[in-house]
Amino acid sequence: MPDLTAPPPAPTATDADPAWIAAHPRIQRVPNRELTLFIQRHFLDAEECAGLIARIDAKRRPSTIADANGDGYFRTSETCDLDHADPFVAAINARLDAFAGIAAPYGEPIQGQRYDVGQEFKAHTDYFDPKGSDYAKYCSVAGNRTWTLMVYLNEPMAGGATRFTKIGKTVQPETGKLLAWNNRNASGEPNPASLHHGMKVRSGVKHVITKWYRERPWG
Ligand SMILES: O=C(O)CCC(=O)C(=O)O
Ligand SMILES: [Fe+2]
Repeated sequence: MPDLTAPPPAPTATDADPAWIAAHPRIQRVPNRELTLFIQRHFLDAEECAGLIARIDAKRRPSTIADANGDGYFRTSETCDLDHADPFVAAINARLDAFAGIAAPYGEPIQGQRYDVGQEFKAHTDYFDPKGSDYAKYCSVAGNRTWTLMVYLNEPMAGGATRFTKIGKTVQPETGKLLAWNNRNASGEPNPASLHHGMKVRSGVKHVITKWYRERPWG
């Protein structure tokens, strides 16, 4: 008899297969030729989201960006590096890896992001600009970012949507909703159509987790 309670085997692939993700139960694929973007509602339950929010609020620091562009208001949120020695965080990390189908060493540690009223992350890409001055600093070991997984942990009363500006798609925060997109195009180059804006929270507070995968092992 197979042990139906055993966790699924950890993935071993180095990259995600969109066709395989598209076959996940309850998955939605945003129809667009420029960007591979998936949405899965209720990826995390309310209790899991609350556990992550408490950890983010306990350890937050001002968010940073690569390739400083002179705009001191480009990313005004706060960030938390979640502690993967915490079994609760490790279990959620394993679920993200299982969703993506990517082996754990290719993933950066999960970050939390917190946006208060008026805070945002202006339109940006998650990949690092290969021509940017910070490229070697962030990418010489693990290479560039490949996939982004992001989960909304709550719903601000107003604002805080994620707008994919090039493809004209806006996603509303919803507790437990996961977004997953490929930051590269079909030929494996950085994809400018992945440009997205974490829009200003107008009322309430917004928390998300972000999980980025790399071309080569992170650690
Ligand atoms: O908060 C959002 O909606 C987007 C967050 C984001 O794009 C990021 O952290 O890279
Ligand atoms: Fe982003």
